[in-house]
Amino acid sequence: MHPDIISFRDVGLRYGRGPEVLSDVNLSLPQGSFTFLTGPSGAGKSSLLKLCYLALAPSRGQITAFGHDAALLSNAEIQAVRRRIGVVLQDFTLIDHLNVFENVALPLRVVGQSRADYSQDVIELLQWVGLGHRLQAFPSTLSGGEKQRAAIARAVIAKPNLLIADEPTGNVDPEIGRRLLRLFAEMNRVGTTVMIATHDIHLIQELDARVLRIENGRVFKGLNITATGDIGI
Ligand SMILES: Nc1ncnc2c1ncn2[C@@H]1O[C@H](COP(=O)(O)OP(=O)(O)OP(=O)(O)O)[C@@H](O)[C@H]1O
Repeated sequence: MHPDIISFRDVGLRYGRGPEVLSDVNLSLPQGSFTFLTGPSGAGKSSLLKLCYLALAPSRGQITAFGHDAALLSNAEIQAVRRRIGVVLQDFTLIDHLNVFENVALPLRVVGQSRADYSQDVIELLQWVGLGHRLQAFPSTLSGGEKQRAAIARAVIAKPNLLIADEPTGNVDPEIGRRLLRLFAEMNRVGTTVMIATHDIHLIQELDARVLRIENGRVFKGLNITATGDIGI
């Protein structure tokens, strides 16, 4: 049996008194699945990922995370759910006074691992994402693409149950983009459920994964391939 890691039932989201940006969303992320989330700019991809991370609460409907109704969780329980999720959002959220190595090691430190236990893993992962030469650098000195890769390394280092990434290859060259995709695919192979928001059709076509697309606030399955063969996202 594959229980759902996250499921949405009739979810709607509005910001303040604005219009609903997501409406009647019903979806599930089965354990072990790999899902791409796509749709035009402003469609609501980041908003949907934030709902999955319980960083936003829906205006209506129900979100279930790891079997719990999110609306009924205490703050401490929400933190416990989030510790099972590796997340790469648009605003990177690296900690300014920690260097790259320390930022990436943080999820392991908070669960009590010692530096001797994790040091090699952190270094190898940073080498894999092309930051082997930037271990001691502080976030303020990194380029946008370097920050993004450090955030990705931090999101995956503790082998989370769920990985959520918002445009993870948006700032990197195609070769690094393919490497990152291989990293996500490998994590998925060993059990992590993955959800990636992207505009990048080439990325989506590299893997035989589920695709969800957001259009006009609603979530549909699959890419919208028109009769002419164009991909209408
Ligand atoms: N904090 C906020 N307050 C008010 N409106 C917001 C907020 N965040 C997002 N929105 C609005 O919600 C809608 C969806 O935005 P969202 O960032 O989720 O889209 P997106 O598909 O991720 O876009 P992009 O591909 O450009 O990153 C947009 O109309 C946006 O203006």
